[in-house]
Amino acid sequence: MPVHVRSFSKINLGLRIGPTRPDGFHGLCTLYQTLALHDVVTVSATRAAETKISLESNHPAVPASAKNTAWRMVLSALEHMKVTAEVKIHIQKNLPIQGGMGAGSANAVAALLGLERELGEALSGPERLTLAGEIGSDVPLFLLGGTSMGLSRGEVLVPYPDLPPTPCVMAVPSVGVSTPVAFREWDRLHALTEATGFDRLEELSRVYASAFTPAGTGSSGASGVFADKISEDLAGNLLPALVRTGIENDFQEVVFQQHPPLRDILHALQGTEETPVENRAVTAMLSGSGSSLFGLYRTEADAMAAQQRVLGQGTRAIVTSTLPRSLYWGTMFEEVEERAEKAVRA
Ligand SMILES: C[C@](O)(CO)[C@H](O)COP(=O)(O)OP(=O)(O)OC[C@H]1O[C@@H](n2ccc(N)nc2=O)[C@H](O)[C@@H]1O
Ligand SMILES: Nc1ncnc2c1ncn2[C@@H]1O[C@H](COP(=O)(O)OP(=O)(O)OP(=O)(O)O)[C@@H](O)[C@H]1O
Repeated sequence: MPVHVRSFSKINLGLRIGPTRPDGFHGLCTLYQTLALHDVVTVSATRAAETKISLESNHPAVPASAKNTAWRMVLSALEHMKVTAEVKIHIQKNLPIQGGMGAGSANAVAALLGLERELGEALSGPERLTLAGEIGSDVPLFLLGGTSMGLSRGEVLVPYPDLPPTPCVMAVPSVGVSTPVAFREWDRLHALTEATGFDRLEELSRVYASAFTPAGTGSSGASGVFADKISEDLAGNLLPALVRTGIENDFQEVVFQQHPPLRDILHALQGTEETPVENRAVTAMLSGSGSSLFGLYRTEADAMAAQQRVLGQGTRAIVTSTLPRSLYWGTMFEEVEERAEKAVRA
């Protein structure tokens, strides 16, 4: 029976790029946040004398070959499980390609989890994370979900307390941005100007950590009630606390230079002069290396108003929500009954 897996997306609540490492990757520090917006990856697998993988998608730009992240992940997982199987993967692509939402990376994790369910075999947690990091720097975050800090080249993760589900608008411009090209452009701009050292990354990691520390708790209480109160207060105040830290995405500098209209989209997400201050975005910025941009809002009504502003500029805009870790795992598998219900309704 094929397994249907929701392949969620991510945004970056800030990102700093560090120096190029000997392996050619850049050190970075970022805060990943998963979103409810998703592709659907369907996997069917049966044990066979030799491994045979096939892949289809509704989107012509999704590679139907061993170049696909989902294909690569399945092949690598089978080798580690020491299992040979015939595997069919279908990717229903709803998310943008080269959008900076980690869509291809998430497809790899969804395919792995679907494969494990189909075969009744599971890799260990650390094994999964190792394989994921080999597929791409953004892949491991989808084995955690929720809010997590990414270090090293993005694949080393520190899970963070969750933000409450927050209304989000994704603006999806028609241009795509190639991640390696954006990194190269960053290098070109900064080679002759300032030293982009590892200390900038360490500084940001401290800033992130401090946003998760409740203010005014000099005298710590050992009681559980006190701890619960702190986590409640934190959950409500986390996003404003993060925003107060002045988080930014380094990629904006290079990507806005290459694609100036993205600046106007950012302004539409933030809110214009006519937008009352309390209805403007809590924060808005480019996600990853773009080209998608996001805005986070206090209410769904504010998000819908922002969607209209972006649509008014002729850019695709989708209202969604941030997805805490519990919901990420709780809603990942689209159960068979749910699909049957949908089919009856259709
Ligand atoms: C920009 C982000 O989306 C932020 O979340 C990620 O850093 C990109 O992650 P990703 O798409 O999984 O990237 P990978 O597939 O690992 O790398 C693609 C290419 O981007 C460049 N790259 C990527 C990550 C990194 N920390 N430094 C880099 O220089 C390298 O040229 C690499 O060959
Ligand atoms: N499963 C996949 N879905 C979409 N593109 C894929 C997939 N596997 C490989 N690719 C290739 O990877 C490239 C970038 O894919 P993707 O859509 O994940 O970019 P992205 O959203 O910018 O990712 P990231 O946020 O990780 O930088 C595409 O140009 C495509 O050729």
